[in-house]
Amino acid sequence: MNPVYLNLIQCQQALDSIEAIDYFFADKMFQFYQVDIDSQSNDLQPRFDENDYAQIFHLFLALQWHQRQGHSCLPLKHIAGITLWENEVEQTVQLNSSATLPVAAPAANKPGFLFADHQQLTHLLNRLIEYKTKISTPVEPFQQPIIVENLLLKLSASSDNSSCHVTTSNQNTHDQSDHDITAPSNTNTTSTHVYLRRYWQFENEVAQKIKEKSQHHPVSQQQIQAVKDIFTQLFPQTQAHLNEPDWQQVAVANALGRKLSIICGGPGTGKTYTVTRLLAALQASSLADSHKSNSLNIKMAAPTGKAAQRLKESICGAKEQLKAAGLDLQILDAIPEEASTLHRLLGIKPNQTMPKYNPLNLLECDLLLIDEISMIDLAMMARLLRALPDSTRLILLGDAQQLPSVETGNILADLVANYQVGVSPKAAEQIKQISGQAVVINPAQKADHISFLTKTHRFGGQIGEIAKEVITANPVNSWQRLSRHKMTPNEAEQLKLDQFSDSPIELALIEPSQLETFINAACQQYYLAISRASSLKQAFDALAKFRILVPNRVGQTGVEQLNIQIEQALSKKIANLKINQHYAGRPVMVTENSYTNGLFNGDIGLIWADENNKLQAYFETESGYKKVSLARLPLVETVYAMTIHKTQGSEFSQVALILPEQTNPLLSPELIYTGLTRAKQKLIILAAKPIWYAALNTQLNRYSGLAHRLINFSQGNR
Ligand SMILES: Nc1ncnc2c1ncn2[C@@H]1O[C@H](COP(=O)(O)OP(=O)(O)OP(=O)(O)O)[C@@H](O)[C@H]1O
Repeated sequence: MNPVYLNLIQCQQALDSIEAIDYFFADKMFQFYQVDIDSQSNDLQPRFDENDYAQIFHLFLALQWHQRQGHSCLPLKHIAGITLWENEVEQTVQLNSSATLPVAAPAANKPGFLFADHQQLTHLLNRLIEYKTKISTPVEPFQQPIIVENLLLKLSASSDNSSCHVTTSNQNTHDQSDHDITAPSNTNTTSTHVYLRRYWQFENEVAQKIKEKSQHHPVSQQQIQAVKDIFTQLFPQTQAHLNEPDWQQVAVANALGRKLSIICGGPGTGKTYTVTRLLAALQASSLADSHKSNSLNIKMAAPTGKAAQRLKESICGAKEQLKAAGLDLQILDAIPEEASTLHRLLGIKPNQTMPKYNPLNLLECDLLLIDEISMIDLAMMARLLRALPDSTRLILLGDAQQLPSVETGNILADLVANYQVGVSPKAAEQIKQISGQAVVINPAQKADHISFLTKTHRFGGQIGEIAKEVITANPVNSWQRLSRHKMTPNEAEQLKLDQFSDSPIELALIEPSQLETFINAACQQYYLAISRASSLKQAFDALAKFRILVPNRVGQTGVEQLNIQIEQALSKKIANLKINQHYAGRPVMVTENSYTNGLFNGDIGLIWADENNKLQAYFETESGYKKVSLARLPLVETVYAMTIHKTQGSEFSQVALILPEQTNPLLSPELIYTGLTRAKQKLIILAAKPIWYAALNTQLNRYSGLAHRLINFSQGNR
């Protein structure tokens, strides 16, 4: 029997934003532990009281609720002493005939729940776990679904994250007494994290494997010489400026002898350019290895089909450049031109818990390159690392400043969180020897396997600059930059998008009040061209040219409403267009996985008439267009406008980013950064200043213990 609520509805009436999954999870967990609570014997004092029941139930609720937001754990400090899930409805009070002011309602609409303080919560959880291990139906510690872990953070005087050292206490610590929870000292603090066992295990596995792979192995002089011999072909020009080394060259020279390399950078900073050169360098070094002298078996993958396709295209483009530079064809031919999705790489099938490739059936490759790492969730990362032989090199590419994966975890940001400026003396020597680049030495550097690329090679300047201002949460400068490109009401009314498209200007700011006019102009300028294309290829090209991106699904500027508005505008020009129904030129996004059709949630296709004038759905694949009959098509929705979350791994020539009229919890610098960096050439923003400021002043946090574990491991490593 639930100790607090009669049922889900009653729970939702008291707590805001609770979903059925949260309630039923908490209920199940409570049942698991309640057996013992009910049968508490008198010698196990103090007994749990009503208030304890309520705290425990809401703790379970909070754990699942945070998990649903993508956190891999729940640090108690984020709920201790805080009322969660409260919703006060604003009431308006008539002051006089011309003014109204919002005031808080006297009684909260949803009161939420007030959690006890940190010490009480920790104590309660540890008692609960202890009861379960000791009385009536005891379970072994490893059978406990919940893990309570204390992370002892030793912060340096600067309290800088990058220089904090963390020790992890034993799992399931029952006795908190020797930990100072409140940590009065400014150099020590303990943080209690609550995990579901599954995610705790994933974090530990990932940290352990990353630690093993990040060791440096000696490189022979022969191998170094082989890379030196081709270095000027790999990098005909140096990008070094004054005191800045050429970080692309540094990344390649530094990666030799490492089982793990992580190359991070914003869009267009040359990650693929660099990694193709790295693959060439590694092939040259392998061919020169006196023990093997054969080429490496390389595999490439990305989290989505679109990202895999882009990786493949970029690698092929970069190989062409190297061919033109005269690089040995034996080396070039050993760099693959195929990339698959991670699901395909690991052989993940629906309704099968174990992927085809797993610890008992390891992947066969010497080197695995994965792009768009920020999109990978914790569970997938753990599965991937489990399936990799110890000897396989792993190269990870991504932009650590993008939104984390939709699922649990914050993989890339955690993997690079402990990076410090400079390289270890040993790495500096290798870099200098191969590339001639001099890099700042930092004897404390524990993450030599990480390289950051910062110079943008793609954007003319404005999109790259505003992206930097957004991700460093600088609303003032970014808004000033936008304001300099504001379309005057007159221009906005006429919305000379064609002139904007042809001009060298990259940015435009449009008043949100012009939304309807903008939609009509966008239909005229971009979307009509899809239906009017003379071939399927032309229609796909028109589709890739422009996309409207928004943070939300619902609301006036949510994708659902905008897509209806766009189809309404198009229906004036396209005969037989019915809203939300199929017509030639309708762009659609798959919203469920269909393994039989090889289509996955997020795949984008076009409805188009075949040679018999029959409407079919088409999807771009690595080997041409895949045709799917409408009868077999899984659930789809129209996709002229899409959420920013769904665009990760995709790019468009031109992007219009439309922000909502009200602030909402989704808005953050990371979300806006991800949205605007999808634009390759032009970026139009429809936003009001207060919303822009509010979004950039919001901090996006993903709770996780992975970065802490990695510090702990790397300390042990040295
Ligand atoms: N050092 C360089 N010299 C000349 N051109 C470069 C250099 N670095 C990158 N480029 C060019 O800049 C463009 C962007 O590079 P690349 O595609 O490698 O970036 P990226 O970081 O992988 O981008 P994305 O995040 O979009 O995948 C490419 O056309 C590439 O050829």
